[in-house]
Amino acid sequence: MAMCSSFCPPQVPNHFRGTTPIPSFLPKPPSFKAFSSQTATASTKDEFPARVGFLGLGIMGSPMAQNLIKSGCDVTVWNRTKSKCDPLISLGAKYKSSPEEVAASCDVTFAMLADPESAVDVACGKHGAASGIGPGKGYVDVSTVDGATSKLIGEHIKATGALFLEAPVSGSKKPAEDGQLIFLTGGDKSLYETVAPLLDIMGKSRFFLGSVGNGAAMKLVVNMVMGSMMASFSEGLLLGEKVGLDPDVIVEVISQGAISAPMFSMKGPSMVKSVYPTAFPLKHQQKDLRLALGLAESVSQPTPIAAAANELYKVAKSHGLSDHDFSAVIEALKVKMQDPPEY
Ligand SMILES: NC(=O)C1=CN([C@@H]2O[C@H](COP(=O)(O)OP(=O)(O)OC[C@H]3O[C@@H](n4cnc5c(N)ncnc54)[C@H](OP(=O)(O)O)[C@@H]3O)[C@@H](O)[C@H]2O)C=CC1
Ligand SMILES: O=CCCC(=O)O
Repeated sequence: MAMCSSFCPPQVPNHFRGTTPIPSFLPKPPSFKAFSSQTATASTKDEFPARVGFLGLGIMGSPMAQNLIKSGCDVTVWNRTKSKCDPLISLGAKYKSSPEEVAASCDVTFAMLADPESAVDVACGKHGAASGIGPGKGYVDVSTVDGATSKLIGEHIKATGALFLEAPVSGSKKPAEDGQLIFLTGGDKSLYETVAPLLDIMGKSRFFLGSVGNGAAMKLVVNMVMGSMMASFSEGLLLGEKVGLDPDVIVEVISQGAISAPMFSMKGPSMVKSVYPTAFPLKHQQKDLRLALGLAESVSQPTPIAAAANELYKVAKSHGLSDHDFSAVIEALKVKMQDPPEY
């Protein structure tokens, strides 16, 4: 893989968390090396891939690619809707008209797509990345997908002789803008090491979790908890309001106690105003709950709370809230029955 000898980012934080114990609820295949005590080594300018591709410039992909460009990387972009490439081209990015061409012209290609279907299509479909990639190159899928999808993409990429890493992220629009994402990776360790300096531009920490599928599983566990938390928070706000409590005070009380979470403090005040500026689209949260429930099903793990939360997000989607922030799930609890059935 070609490396750039003329590029060095202003700061390369090193936040690899190496000491956390392996969660007992995750399966541990033989190659599983989650949270190994190995600490990522500081990056040097000689370690940077020379040409970086970025496929998928939505809420997350755009700021991630932007941070790479602003750090001096030679970035080539592609997006299904071409107009979303324009701001990045203005910042200095190159443009190619297909994932195939991006992968063919870059050393490492990142992909940040909506869901399993689009991730597979962009990687393995006609003029997909797998058609242009090959030995000496790498493909890093940072989309949130299930393990089976990740493995399928990985197989297609590796069949060409290229390396594959899944690297879904924790953190939303603002952390993406601020380069504060958390990467949850699995796959080729050598590719992980090669792209570590790039992950450090876009994120504040990174975990190498072993084989492909473990990164996806970690991401789905985290987002399953998040979706349930938001649904429960919504119920609490509405219950409190209905019995006469000031919802702003509820948010404040929660933010000071044991169940405080940045998510409640950040989203609570706008939820009280019934405003849902989109950072994490509700349709993606429901997708993640659906995928997490599939994961749970595959190992016969009961997840009744997540299953109930998933139903609430489905109701919210049916009310046209798919593209609102996932905090709009509270609206699903406000819906009044027009004509209650008579029993
Ligand atoms: N937003 C967030 O807070 C976070 C999101 N994620 C995950 O990251 C991924 C992207 O999320 P986000 O950026 O918010 O989503 P967006 O909906 O903003 O962007 C989705 C991207 O996927 C592309 N896309 C969708 N369908 C297709 C298709 N069939 N073929 C090609 N491209 C397609 C879109 O292209 P186009 O512009 O043409 O529509 C766009 O580039 C998702 O998997 C999400 O779950 C992870 C962490 C946080
Ligand atoms: O997948 C979305 C995650 C959003 C977040 O971590 O805040």
